[in-house]
Parts: sequence; structure tokens; C-alpha cells
Amino acid sequence: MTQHFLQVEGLAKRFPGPKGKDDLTVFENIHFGIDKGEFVCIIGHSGCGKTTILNVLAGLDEASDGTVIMDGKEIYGPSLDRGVVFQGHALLPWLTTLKNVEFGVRSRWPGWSAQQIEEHSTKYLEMVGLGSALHKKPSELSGGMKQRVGIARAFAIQPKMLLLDEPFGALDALTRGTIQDELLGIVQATHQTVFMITHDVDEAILLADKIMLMSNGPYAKIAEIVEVTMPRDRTRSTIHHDPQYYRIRNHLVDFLVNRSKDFAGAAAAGHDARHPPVVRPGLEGSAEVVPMPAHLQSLSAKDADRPAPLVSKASA
Ligand SMILES: Nc1ncnc2c1ncn2[C@@H]1O[C@H](COP(=O)(O)OP(=O)(O)OP(=O)(O)O)[C@@H](O)[C@H]1O
Repeated sequence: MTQHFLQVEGLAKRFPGPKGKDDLTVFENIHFGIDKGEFVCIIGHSGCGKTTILNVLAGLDEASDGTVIMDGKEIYGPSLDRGVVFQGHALLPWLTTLKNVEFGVRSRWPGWSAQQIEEHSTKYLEMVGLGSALHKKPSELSGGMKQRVGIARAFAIQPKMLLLDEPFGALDALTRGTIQDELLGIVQATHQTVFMITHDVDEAILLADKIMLMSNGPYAKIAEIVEVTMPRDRTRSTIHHDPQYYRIRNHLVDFLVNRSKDFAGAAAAGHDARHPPVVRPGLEGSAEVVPMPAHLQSLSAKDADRPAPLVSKASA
């Protein structure tokens, strides 16, 4: 068996049922691997267990079954090896932007001089466009700026794995787009290994090397792993010119709208849960329908039950 940098084997999460009722199995038989430097997104309907999986990877929650091995060691509890960014930024309100980042950097490298810590922290804040806001307190920053500080803080400790739980979920579309670009740039520069939850299929296609599709719970599974076959030097403004983009997007939307509730059928068709099928829709036949370009219309898994907005090929 190939050993990946992060190896998840047989993960399950169960909660005790109310008195006299069966336990709730949120998910089980979750198997996947992430290689060093890979950016992996996970998409699935609300409640299927994405945050629970991320919390287990972070060491903030315990699985009912299964193991998580990172870099050859089983994960027990939180560690600076794994940086986490949640939807809420969780900054220390009494510290400036710079001091918020320095706080994590100092814990990571206690032997560093004050100057080393400041230079290192400033570098990461500049990467997310906050070079001119180093001495501002969180109360003086916009929501997008606060989220950027959280991202800089997580990257600055150079964790072995970065875990992002819908980091842009609370931001308006314009700010979200700008920070996606910054994240793309920083990931390309640092080759950081990332596991990210998103509800936004366009965001996943822009950022990820692989997209894991989770079926609905209870008993949720990783139904498919979709490889994003487009070249890595993607940009938000040009990505929709690539025909692969529409094939991948259609595949993801079709899963969320039509197939995510039917994983029992896929299992019956012979898919082995230990080896979720790997799909490369970008390299397959032509797209029948062409969704609106990403910058015009973003479909989120949260509202995937709404019909996808479509324009005909002729008018696209
Ligand atoms: N303490 C608990 N007791 C019982 N059920 C729980 C408990 N904590 C979480 N759950 C259930 O576990 C399931 C998975 O929750 P989780 O937050 O991981 O889902 P999610 O896919 O991240 O959802 P969302 O996309 O809405 O954030 C949900 O159905 C939730 O109701």
C-alpha cells in the first residue's frame, strides 16, 4: 500500500443515540491520503461530517474508529505541526496584527531573536497584503483583513499541514476573490500541504489538486476523489477559459445535486469504500451544458438543491 504524507485509515464517528435509540453514525470507512505539497478540498452537504474530519486531523476531536498518520506518526492532540484556520479569525484583540502573528512564531521557534521573529512575521503579513497594517489592532481591521491575519499566522508557523475550515465563508464575494488569489500565491510560493473545507465548487476548482466528494450522512463516505487536471498556474480571471473547467464543474455540481444522496447505489455498483474512485473529468468528453463563469455566478454546496444556473453553449 502506498504510504502518503497524511494517511487516514478507516475513520468513523459515532454519537450515542438518545435513550433506547440507535447510535448516530455520522461517517465510517473514511480512507484517503494526502501527499506532501498537495492542496486537497473536501465538499459535501451540510452535516455530512467535514468539520468533524478536520477536527480529528487537527487533534481537536477523537474519532470513534480509525487512525490518522502524518509524516509517519499517529496524530494525538493538537500540535504546531498542524495549523488551523476557522471561519472566525480568533485573533487576540489586545495585540496588533504583527504581534498576533509573532505570538505563534515565538511558540514555534522559541530560540529566535526578537528581530528574527519580527522579520519572519512581517514577511507573511506582506504576502497577504497587510504590510501597511502591521500595527493596527483587530478592532481597526475589516473582516477580510482579520481573516488575512489568521491565514498569515497559520502559514508563518510553517506547519506540516494546514487545515482550513471554510476560511472565506463569512466574506463578501469581492473580498473572498481577492483572498483566494492571495492564498493561491502563497501556496504556490510555499508548497504548503493543505486540507480545506469549502462549500464553493469554483473555489475548490481554483485552489485544489484534488477534490474529495463526500456523500450525505448518516453513514457518509468519501464517494469520489476528483483530480483537477488543469495546469497549476490557474488564475481566477482566466480559469473559465479552459474547457476542462466546465467539465470538472459540471461533474461536481452533478454529484452535489444528483448523486451525493445515492452513495448506497455506488457501493452496490462495486465501489470499494477503501479506494474511492479517482475521477479526472477534465480529461473526459465535452461538456454538454456550460454554467455561468465563476466570477459571475458561484454555486455553493449549501444551496446545491437549487438548479444550477445554466447558459446554453451558443450564448456562452
Ligand atoms: N455532540 C454531538 N452529538 C450528536 N451529533 C452531533 C454532535 N456533534 C455533531 N453532531 C452531528 O455530526 C454531524 C456532522 O457535523 P459536522 O459539523 O462535522 O458536519 P459538516 O459537514 O462540517 O457540516 P457543515 O457543512 O454544516 O459545517 C452533524 O449531523 C451533526 O448534527
